[in-house]
Amino acid sequence: MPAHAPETTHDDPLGRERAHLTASRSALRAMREDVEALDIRDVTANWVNAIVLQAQIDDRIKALADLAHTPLFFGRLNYLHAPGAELAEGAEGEQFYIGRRHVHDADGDPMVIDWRAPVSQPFYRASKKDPQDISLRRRFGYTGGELTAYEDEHLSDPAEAAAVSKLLQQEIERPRVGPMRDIVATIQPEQDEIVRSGLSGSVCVQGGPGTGKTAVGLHRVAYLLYAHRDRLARTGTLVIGPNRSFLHYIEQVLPALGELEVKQATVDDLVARPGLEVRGTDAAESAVVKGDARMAEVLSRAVRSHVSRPTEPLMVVRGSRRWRVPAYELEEMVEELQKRDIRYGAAREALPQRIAHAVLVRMEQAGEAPDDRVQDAVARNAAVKAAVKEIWPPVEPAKLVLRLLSDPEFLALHAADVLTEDEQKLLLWPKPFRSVKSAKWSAADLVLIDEAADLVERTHSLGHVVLDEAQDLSPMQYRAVGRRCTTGSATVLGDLAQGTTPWATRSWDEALAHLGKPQAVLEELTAGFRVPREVIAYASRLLPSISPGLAPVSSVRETPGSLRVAAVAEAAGLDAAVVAACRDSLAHEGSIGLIAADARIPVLAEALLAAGLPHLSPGEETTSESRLTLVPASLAKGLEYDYVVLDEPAAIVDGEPDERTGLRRLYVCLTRAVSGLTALHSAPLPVALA
Ligand SMILES: Nc1ncnc2c1ncn2[C@@H]1O[C@H](COP(=O)(O)OP(=O)(O)OP(=O)(O)O)[C@@H](O)[C@H]1O
Repeated sequence: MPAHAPETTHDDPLGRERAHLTASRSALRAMREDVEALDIRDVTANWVNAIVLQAQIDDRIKALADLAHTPLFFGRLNYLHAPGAELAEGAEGEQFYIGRRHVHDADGDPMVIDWRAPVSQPFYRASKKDPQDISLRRRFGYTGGELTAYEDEHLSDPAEAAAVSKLLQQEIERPRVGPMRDIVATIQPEQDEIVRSGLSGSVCVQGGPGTGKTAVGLHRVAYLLYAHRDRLARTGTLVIGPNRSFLHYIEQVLPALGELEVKQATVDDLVARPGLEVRGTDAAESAVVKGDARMAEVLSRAVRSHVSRPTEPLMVVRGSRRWRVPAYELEEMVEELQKRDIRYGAAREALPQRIAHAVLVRMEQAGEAPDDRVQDAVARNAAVKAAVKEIWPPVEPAKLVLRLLSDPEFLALHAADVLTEDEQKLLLWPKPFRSVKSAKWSAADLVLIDEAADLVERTHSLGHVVLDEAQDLSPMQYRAVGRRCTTGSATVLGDLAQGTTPWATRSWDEALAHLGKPQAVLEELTAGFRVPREVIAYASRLLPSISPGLAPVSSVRETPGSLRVAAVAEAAGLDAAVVAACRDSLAHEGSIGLIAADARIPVLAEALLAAGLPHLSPGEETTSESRLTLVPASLAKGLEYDYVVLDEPAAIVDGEPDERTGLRRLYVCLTRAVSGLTALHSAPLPVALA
């Protein structure tokens, strides 16, 4: 694949491509000016409409912005025939520029095609083996917004050998500062299959560190929004990530792809309830029981237990007449409602109407002619209300969970053959709290409350949910996410080897069952983009003990000298050695992450300060002036840095409750570097790494 250097004459290919870039930019400017010139005074009769319309116009203007450092197009396809006209006689080949958004000229002819359009697909999928009617695929290289190079593949020319793209390698190694970037220009075929898979099906992606799971999930949202804009605008999309700093890191990717409406949240955000703060923590064993799927059964039984069997007849007085509904008839209504697959709250709302209907039947039998208004009035009658409150009382989800966690008898009643006695003990608070307000709720408790709330009232479901770093969710958390996409689909992304919670996912089949998407297609990504070969090979030595059976990632990049593991003779010298390694790394361009056991963070922060090296925390944006982030091991997941300095691996392992979790945490930390990893230790390394 020949890479072409810039040339100066105007009629050379690069010159022509630059001319097309200039023309496309002016076309984009014209499109923006057209929108800016829209006068909505005549079309909006009222001010509410005017505000809505103006907001839409402002969004459109924003979406049409020409960002100086984001190339307007990054590829070109030459079709052998006009797309769709392969069989038409005399059909001529056509040429398309592929970019982040659609740009057309004054006549409406396309100058740049959106990467998500069907015509663009061969840019990502075509190969020598399957050229997909493409004669030429051209990739463009940019330097600081300038088109400076291109790379050609003649896919239909059997003489030309297939090769790995240099531009892809350069793109990955381009120094990082600021938030995560998009990968539209270089999405790989196996990634594209996931990005473009249909909206109706759910997908689960297992992939080792740096295989592009997060990138693929985000691009999939952008693709789905393009392909199903109207439907998803109505139903909504959501990206779920492990914590705030991670969400902050990825938050610019979708806006850069022109998608401004996608919401982001952590699982804790999803189950948050107004007035209930998380102020408590659980011991690991308790959290495991609280996160166990069997809790759903306990909660369901506890909610249903509120319904009581009617034993008294009901007397409704209207005017001078009294109407009697016998107990057995009330009982039949209750039984019928219990059999139906509706929420506790919906059944509770239906009961007064059933009772009123029974009264109406009696009125008719007595020769009256009551209408619907009479039925409504009877349903609201005080005696009916009182009976319903008795038979089918309202259930307040937080109060119910409060009672389960405080009252051993109430818990035993509903958990008897579901949880063991020991498990029940683990659930109970050592000292019960008096009220919902004073209780020290833990994150796992709020998930239980969320489950109870869904038993009472159906949770609103979205059109599509992307769940990243899924391997750390408990079964009850999967259920909480699943509730939010019952009528939509999900993209589940994760790596079993990176699970660091006590309830970490053991198998994707199990997880998908909890999510309520057992039919999801399981895909695997094995090509690694982030971590250089030498570094991933070193980290993969941990795989047999942390996730036997998982294949190591095969890195697409060979970067000689990217790994340095060094022992520091004296423990007292470790901090100084780490600071020196940070200073060395800062000599390179790009971002630096110093990753250390959480307990080591205060000491290292001080050492950096004393050495005059200012640093950021995860979640704070790196800039070209401040490029060093001090990262506690517990927050490293999902993040990446051009250069990583790893402090005392043994301390990272020891920071976790058991060895396997410790080694998994270390595996995460060892796989954050794009260009170089320096690991420094004074304590012995874990056996597999020694
Ligand atoms: N096709 C690609 N072209 C260019 N860069 C890519 C491509 N795929 C992935 N990358 C880059 O590789 C890095 C890792 O990607 P990403 O964070 O999505 O991986 P991940 O599988 O989610 O990793 P982890 O398991 O560590 O969270 C990112 O910098 C991403 O931009």
